[in-house]
Amino acid sequence: MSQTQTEPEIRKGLVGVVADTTAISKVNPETNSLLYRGYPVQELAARCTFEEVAYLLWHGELPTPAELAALEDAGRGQRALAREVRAAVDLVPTTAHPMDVLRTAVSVIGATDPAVDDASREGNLAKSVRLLAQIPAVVAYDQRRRRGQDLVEARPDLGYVENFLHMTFGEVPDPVVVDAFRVSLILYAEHSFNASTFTARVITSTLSDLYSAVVGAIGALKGPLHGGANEAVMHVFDEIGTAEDAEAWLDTALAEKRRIMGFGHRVYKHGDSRVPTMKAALDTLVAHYDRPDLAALYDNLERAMVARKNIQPNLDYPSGPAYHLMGFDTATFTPLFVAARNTGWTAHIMEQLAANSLIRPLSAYSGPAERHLPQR
Ligand SMILES: CC(=O)SCCNC(=O)CCNC(=O)[C@H](O)C(C)(C)COP(=O)(O)OP(=O)(O)OC[C@H]1O[C@@H](n2cnc3c(N)ncnc32)[C@H](O)[C@@H]1OP(=O)(O)O
Ligand SMILES: O=C([O-])CC(=O)C(=O)O
Repeated sequence: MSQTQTEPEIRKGLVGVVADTTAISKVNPETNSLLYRGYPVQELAARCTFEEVAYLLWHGELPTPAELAALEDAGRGQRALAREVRAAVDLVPTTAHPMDVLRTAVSVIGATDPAVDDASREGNLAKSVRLLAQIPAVVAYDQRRRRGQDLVEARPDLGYVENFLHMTFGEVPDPVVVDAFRVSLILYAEHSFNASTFTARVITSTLSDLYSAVVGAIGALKGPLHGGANEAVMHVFDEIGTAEDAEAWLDTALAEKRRIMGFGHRVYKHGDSRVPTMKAALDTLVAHYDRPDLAALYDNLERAMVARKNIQPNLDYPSGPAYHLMGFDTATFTPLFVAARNTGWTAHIMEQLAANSLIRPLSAYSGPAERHLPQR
């Protein structure tokens, strides 16, 4: 670069870059708060069903009783695993990660939708409801087949959360468990321009279809720096063993320059707004399953991490052990995140389309100066 040219400012990882506006959620690190369409997520988690929150994210307002009933009815009719989707899941070996299975299944759900290219708002709302209803069937069936268990048919008489758990475990668990699961889905539903949502928006900005954007978002969420961390937290707990070993384990891990999964956040630097609500849900599960040992390990690792690095836990830290106590396999945790975040992704896909501009940043070239092939 010549002396007269100014260096372009590069924000690696797009740190601090405001890429667009969104009316869907507001993450405020100063006040550790998170609003969905203006409502504090804690209030939604305390008082709403997951479907009400999905409706809020998609439409901007909470549903009237009639609107909610219409959404519930539309979803109930699509809860069974479609034949082609089941066949696609069965083709993927159980050695594959469940996120790879889910990514494949969503791709087939899209490929078998005759209206795949209907990008109208109504068309995309219908696809969003379809995914809302179908993803639990995929996640539940995949966990069951890995355990050598048969598929459990959907029950249209159950609520969304109860049916999800019924299809996974063959029964509806205690209301304490159902409620903790509902809370986790609401907390995971939406979080502005996180990496997977931004991926969905980039794909949408090319005028590709909604399913393609969700497939890409699943790929982004799989990584351990993003959604894959809830699963990684459980591996850390397994590696540590007991609460008494947490501090020594952490010192070794930090000395080895390891990233401690479930801690830290790109936006929140003083704690994640969702953690207290999810920790309260975890506490109810710890009491229900009588697992003070798990709570002690959780507390000791958090205390040591804050003391050593002053880095706070993120939502994946309480969610991992909560899903473990509910009985999910560790590899199923990130697909559960997908089931929730699908609502936020699809809301962003519709928002992006409503005021689209192709997302295409610039790069500063750092390769060799112009050169030419030798004469032959
Ligand atoms: C739902 C979600 O997706 S929430 C995120 C889930 N991801 C995780 O839990 C994975 C673990 N956490 C991390 O890797 C990071 O905190 C991230 C990727 C989430 C955010 O990272 P960034 O904002 O990019 O922070 P950055 O990577 O610049 O880290 C700043 C400093 O804190 C350290 N740090 C941040 N998080 C951690 C962590 N979990 N363990 C150890 N050190 C950490 C970094 O090593 C770095 O230290 P340095 O300045 O000495 O090099
Ligand atoms: O916002 C982020 O970068 C990651 C996160 O917490 C989320 O997606 O829920």
